Amino acid sequence: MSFFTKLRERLTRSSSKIGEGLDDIVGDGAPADDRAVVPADNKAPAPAEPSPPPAPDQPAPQQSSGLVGRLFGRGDAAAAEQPRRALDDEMLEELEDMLVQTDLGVETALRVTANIAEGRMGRRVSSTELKQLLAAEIARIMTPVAKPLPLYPRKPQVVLVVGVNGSGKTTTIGKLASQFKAAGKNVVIAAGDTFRAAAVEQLQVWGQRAGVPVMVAAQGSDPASLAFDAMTRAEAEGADLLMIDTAGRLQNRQDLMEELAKIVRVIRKKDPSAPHNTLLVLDATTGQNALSQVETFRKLADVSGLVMTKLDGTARGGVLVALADRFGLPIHAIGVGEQIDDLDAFDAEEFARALVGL
Ligand SMILES: Nc1nc2c(ncn2[C@@H]2O[C@H](COP(=O)(O)OP(=O)(O)OP(=O)(O)O)[C@@H](O)[C@H]2O)c(=O)[nH]1
Repeated sequence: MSFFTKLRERLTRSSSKIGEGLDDIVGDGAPADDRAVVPADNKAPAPAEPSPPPAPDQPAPQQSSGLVGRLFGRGDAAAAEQPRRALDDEMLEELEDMLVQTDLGVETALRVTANIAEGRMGRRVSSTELKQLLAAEIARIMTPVAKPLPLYPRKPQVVLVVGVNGSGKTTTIGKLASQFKAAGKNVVIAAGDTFRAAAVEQLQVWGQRAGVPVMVAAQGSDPASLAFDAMTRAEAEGADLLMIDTAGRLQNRQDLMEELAKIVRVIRKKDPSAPHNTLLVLDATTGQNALSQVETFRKLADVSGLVMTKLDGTARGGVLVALADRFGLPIHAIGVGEQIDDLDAFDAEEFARALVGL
């Protein structure tokens, strides 16, 4: 299954909220004669005139469904039959509200709505057209930030992974390590959240799955010292990548900041240009809270890119658009499940189409 197919299937909580929201906006405001009306007695309306039987050399109407139908314009015919509503201030306000409710955030919702309105006021649009316009706006915002994790010739390339506990750091490291390994890269993982035995065990399980060594230290020992040892080993083995997991205790920000700063100081003794990437892992289910997590972690560490996980389990996937619009940080990958291949590079157009339910 392609990642796009998976994304479309698993993003349904978000996409149905947005897609149905758009259907409602257009349907509710469309003039009555634009809607498919079912009479009060709940019987389907009788056709005004009986349809003529198809001519012998003409395909029967039902044969135009499916692929052939789509290829020969049934989609256009179906779109033409959809209710339409004229774009006016009231409709734009409804659109804006719906986008705010689907976690795009007020600023982004305003901007997106204004761009959709520009040059189109008074135009009668169908819900499919509105979805296409919205998808295009979302793709426009997100295309500049859709950047796979950059790979450098530097060995080892050090990737520091930060984020609150439970955001999906361990899983993301496991998935990335496994994918890099499959691509022929030599990877080492360091289990830097030394205080949480469960986190270390999880990482070891992922390491085994991926066939990648995981360096661990005694519980409660200094993560910076583990990072230094991991750096030494990665250099000695000529590893391409060293991925360092870190703690995510935001309860004591000062401690966490010092811990992260110390890890960075120590690995820079070995390579002044390290870490080459600092990935912030965000959980989509936290919705708007992801925005404040970016703000917080940018103060704690030099965040160079984002990974968003759990887009499969939430109707709040729109927050990724708000993140792209607000911070402009590269989005390297998105996660849509718990399996190794449920993480892939972020593609703006695919995401935009999946998010609006196209
Ligand atoms: N549905 C779904 N679950 C995910 C995804 N990514 C991670 N998870 C799950 O989220 C939970 C937390 O993920 P972890 O990778 O352990 O998160 P962490 O940030 O390392 O958290 P700690 O180990 O508590 O520090 C686990 O049960 C994962 O299986 C995803 O994309 N989709």
